[in-house]
Amino acid sequence: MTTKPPVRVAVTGAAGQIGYSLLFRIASGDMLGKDQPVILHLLEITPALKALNGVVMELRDCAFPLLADIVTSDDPMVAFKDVDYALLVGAMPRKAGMERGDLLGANGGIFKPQGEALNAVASRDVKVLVVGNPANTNALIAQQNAPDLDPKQFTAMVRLDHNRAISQLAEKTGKPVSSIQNITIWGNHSSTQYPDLSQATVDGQPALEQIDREWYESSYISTVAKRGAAIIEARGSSSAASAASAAIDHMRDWALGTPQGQWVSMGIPSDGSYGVPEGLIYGFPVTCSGGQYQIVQGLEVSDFSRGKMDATAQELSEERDEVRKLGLVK
Ligand SMILES: NC(=O)c1ccc[n+]([C@@H]2O[C@H](COP(=O)([O-])OP(=O)(O)OC[C@H]3O[C@@H](n4cnc5c(N)ncnc54)[C@H](O)[C@@H]3O)[C@@H](O)[C@H]2O)c1
Ligand SMILES: O=C(O)C[C@H](O)C(=O)O
Repeated sequence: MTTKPPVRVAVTGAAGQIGYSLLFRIASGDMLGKDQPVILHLLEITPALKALNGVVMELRDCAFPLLADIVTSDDPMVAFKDVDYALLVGAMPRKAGMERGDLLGANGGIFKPQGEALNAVASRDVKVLVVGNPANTNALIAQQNAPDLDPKQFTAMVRLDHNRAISQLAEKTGKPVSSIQNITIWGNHSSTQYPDLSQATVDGQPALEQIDREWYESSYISTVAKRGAAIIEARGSSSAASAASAAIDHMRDWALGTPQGQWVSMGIPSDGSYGVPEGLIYGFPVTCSGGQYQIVQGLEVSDFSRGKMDATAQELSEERDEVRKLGLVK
């Protein structure tokens, strides 16, 4: 028997593909712990409410002991009322041949009203994760439209890239994923992202001493950065279960903390660390404790890394300029 009071977790796009993998894991305690009851707040557009009702029926049929209640709505002012966590997933996914930036106009309009609604009715401590693409700039839009919340409460998901980076390195070295630590995804959740192995270790030894530099520079980085497109090509639709799993990882680590001596990658507002323009929502290496994240400081940045980190920052600056022109951010 659990005695903790329930927390409220909003998920948007709850009847979509990612939602279908995500909700059951949140309700079973994978995200916030096996002793933490949750009330799910599910937001969908009006035409999807019938399908959402089917998902709710299935959630109830699981008889999850931790699932205290479910709220559904097509109104963000209802769905976000008093929520402690908000996973903003609902958006149009890209199709084969598109870059995530192509979705800026289509999806940007979703995140302004959602930011405003979070500002108006969510818990003052709400932790927000944006999954819907282009995730970093959508997070910026939501954040900029929620002036009464701390900007640090808005984050974007680069954890799927982080997990992909671990898995690709594990495969190459023939070592288990659990032997790999301290990979960083710098920058945008896009093909300009920089999966950085310069600090990574495999079995406690430097990763770059265990692989060929040529493979790292010419194959590994682009395989990780273009994995989303490869999945769309293979599956005919964008990644869903792995995206949901990464969202669980991101929120769990933020809420409950990262393991001692290890870091993860989160898209967070830049404070100017590592020369990244302030305010951009940019992937950084972070540790989390007590429900807060901190950027890992003092890492050495080579010229190779500098070039890649600047290129992805440049893309994010251009995305910010574009959504400024659309009146979505200041
Ligand atoms: N950051 C990442 O690593 C990552 C990974 C995978 C997918 N994604 C992105 O996540 C998003 C969702 O992907 P999916 O495969 O679940 O898509 P999907 O089309 O299956 O589901 C999206 C759902 O969002 C709903 N929706 C649309 N507008 C909404 C709004 N204003 N409010 C609430 N709900 C709304 C739709 O009705 C739909 O049910 C896409 O933008 C996709 O590109 C991001
Ligand atoms: O690539 C996409 O458009 C979907 C998602 O962002 C992914 O990385 O799988």
